[in-house]
Amino acid sequence: MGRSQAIRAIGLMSGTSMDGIDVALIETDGESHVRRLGAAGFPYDAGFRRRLAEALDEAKALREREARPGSLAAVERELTDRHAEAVHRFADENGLDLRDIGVVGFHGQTLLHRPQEGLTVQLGDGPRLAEALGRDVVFDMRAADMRAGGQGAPLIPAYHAALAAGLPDEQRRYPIAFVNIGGISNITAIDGDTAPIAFDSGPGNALIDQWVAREAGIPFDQDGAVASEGHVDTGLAEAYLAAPFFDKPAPKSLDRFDFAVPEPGAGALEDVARTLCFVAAEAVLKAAAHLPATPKTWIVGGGGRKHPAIMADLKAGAARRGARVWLAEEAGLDGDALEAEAWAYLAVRSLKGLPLSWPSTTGCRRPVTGGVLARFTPRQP
Ligand SMILES: Nc1ncnc2c1ncn2[C@@H]1O[C@H](COP(=O)(O)OP(=O)(O)OP(=O)(O)O)[C@@H](O)[C@H]1O
Ligand SMILES: CC(=O)N[C@H]1[C@@H]2OC[C@@H](O2)[C@@H](O)[C@@H]1O[C@H](C)C(=O)O
Repeated sequence: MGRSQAIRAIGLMSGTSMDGIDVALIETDGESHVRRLGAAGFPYDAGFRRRLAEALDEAKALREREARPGSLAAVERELTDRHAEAVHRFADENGLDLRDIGVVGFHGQTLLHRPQEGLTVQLGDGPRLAEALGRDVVFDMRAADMRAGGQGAPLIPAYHAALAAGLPDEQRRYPIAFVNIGGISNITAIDGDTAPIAFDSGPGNALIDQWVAREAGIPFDQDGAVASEGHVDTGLAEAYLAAPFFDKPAPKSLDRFDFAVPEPGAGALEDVARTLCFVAAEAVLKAAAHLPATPKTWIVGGGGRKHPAIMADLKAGAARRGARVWLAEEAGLDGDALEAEAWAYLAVRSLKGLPLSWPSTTGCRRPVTGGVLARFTPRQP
């Protein structure tokens, strides 16, 4: 593939919230050219969410990234087939011919992430997806970074850097911080000049989701209905925010289980939910304080941007630091699709052998490319 040639790429993300598959279509050369062409979310049913949660539990004992003991092999097949189905539905709904797609970037589902042990495991069978879609698939994009001494995450900064250059004038005020509040949150700082600086900032929605699921039997705190009735418990918030993670210098990345959900009886349902929102916002603010230059513009994506309490705390904290917070949509982006778009973009970079990560984003020893290419080979008649 030539350096300036743009192709159409589909990206697929199943994030730490395990709520479903995000599909996005972009046209890109893997460098400065990015045209966003549509996206959709395909939620998992409760049964599959439960099987994924059980798989994450089973995976805690894994020592090798290729091993698929117990239910893991079957869950991986099902996950892969659900991704294929999501792409076919996306194509049907958008009148898209898959033969026009140059590559599919497939994140899969992170089962466990232990950078200190050099271990990151994503479920997702690239060759099986390539076969089901009749397209080339780039998958397993975190491993090469880890082999080069990196954290294996976050990888979205390469895409943030490409987006920053095309932001409307009102938001293109450097330094710019992109914040993703998903199950876990991460931050990317871009100064318009040097490689992005990035790291995971802390727990995002994962603790709130787990708390309301266990205490109220609901999958997440929709529109902040629970937290809006509560008050921040400063003792509980301080206990979370005293974790050594927050003072640790970058590079750093998190596993979904690095922060534990409060014990039953930690407080009233609403107060604990409200406190966990405060913790999610404060984690991002603390992260920004670690950056070499204070960002002027913050652009927020991920499901956490739909939680009014998280956003209120984040906006208040950023304003105290002279910064302005924008929803991704206010900057002309789709905050639900950023990660899936990033996986499409990274797949194209992988085809071109361009770096997916830098020492300043994951701590890798040198800029590294990554991903494994599963080629679709049509059967001979
Ligand atoms: N309307 C809403 N109100 C409140 N919270 C919401 C709303 N919609 C989504 N969320 C939160 O966002 C979460 C999903 O966010 P997202 O899809 O960005 O996470 P993810 O991509 O799975 O995580 P990660 O980025 O860590 O991989 C839900 O689990 C929920 O907590
Ligand atoms: C190991 C893993 O899957 N990490 C995810 C997770 O979800 C958010 C944060 O933790 C980030 O580090 C990463 O995802 C994003 C998309 C990334 O790699 O950039």
